[in-house]
Amino acid sequence: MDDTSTARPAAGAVVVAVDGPSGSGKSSVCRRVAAALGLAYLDTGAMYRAATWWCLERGVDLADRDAVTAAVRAMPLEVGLDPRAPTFTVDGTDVAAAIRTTAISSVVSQVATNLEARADLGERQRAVIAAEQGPDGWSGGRGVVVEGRDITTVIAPAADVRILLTASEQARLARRALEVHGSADGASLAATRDQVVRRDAQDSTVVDFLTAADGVVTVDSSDLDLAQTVEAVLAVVRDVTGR
Ligand SMILES: Nc1ncnc2c1ncn2[C@@H]1O[C@H](COP(=O)(O)OP(=O)(O)O)[C@@H](O)[C@H]1O
Ligand SMILES: Nc1ccn([C@H]2C[C@H](O)[C@@H](COP(=O)(O)OP(=O)(O)O)O2)c(=O)n1
Repeated sequence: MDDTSTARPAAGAVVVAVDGPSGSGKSSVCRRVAAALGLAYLDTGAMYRAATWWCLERGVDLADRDAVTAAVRAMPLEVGLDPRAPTFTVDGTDVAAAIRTTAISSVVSQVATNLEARADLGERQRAVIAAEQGPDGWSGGRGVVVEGRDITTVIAPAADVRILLTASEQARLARRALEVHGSADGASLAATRDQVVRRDAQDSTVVDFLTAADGVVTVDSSDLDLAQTVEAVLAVVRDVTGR
């Protein structure tokens, strides 16, 4: 028995799907939830970011939808699923830092609104989930927490746990401003608005991550700190799975 076994689900491989808008806390909360439960962790937004990085690296015009589709299909992406140290490598290059830059954030929606690119990345996401879940009735799978915009609705609608993580626009802007600019003063909030509000509006044209679909539990983190939000999500997992 290894030292994390007591934190793992008793049997079976749980799939936890989490969607929500930018700055609602998906990445920071899901990493902690996955680590607490001994599950793998997949940040699908990082896959869209990596695809965007790859297109730019290859000199692809993001407005050329066919060229973007072809580049995304050919992208040699490797994803590491350890929630304590997730990794994203494209063609041998560690892109973890490069995909978080404002240069990527400001154009990633052009890839995320390309339906063929979505289909390709969606297949890769389903393959990761299937591998982490294991076959029906098999209890050896590790299980996985997957977060993004369409996980509860399109990618894993049959997930054991489906959560919409929300927060008020004001809270999300303040969090992102603090993260990117180190302060939530007026200028920082204004500079962050494009990253959060405009991008969510653009992304919402292809997927709905602002309202909870049937069977999806909403967790509103507006008035919760990070630790409280992690606890609220763990409570939903416990309620739904008994784990
Ligand atoms: N409940 C919370 N309370 C306060 N800050 C939070 C909370 N959840 C996340 N944050 C912070 O807000 C920022 C954005 O969170 P992040 O996890 O990147 O959101 P998302 O993945 O939904 O875009 C991070 O700096 C994170 O530490
Ligand atoms: N399943 C997903 C995940 C992300 N996206 C899009 C939406 C965002 O503009 C980009 C990047 O997502 P990411 O979760 O990293 O964005 P934030 O950092 O939370 O603002 O990808 C998507 O369309 N579908």
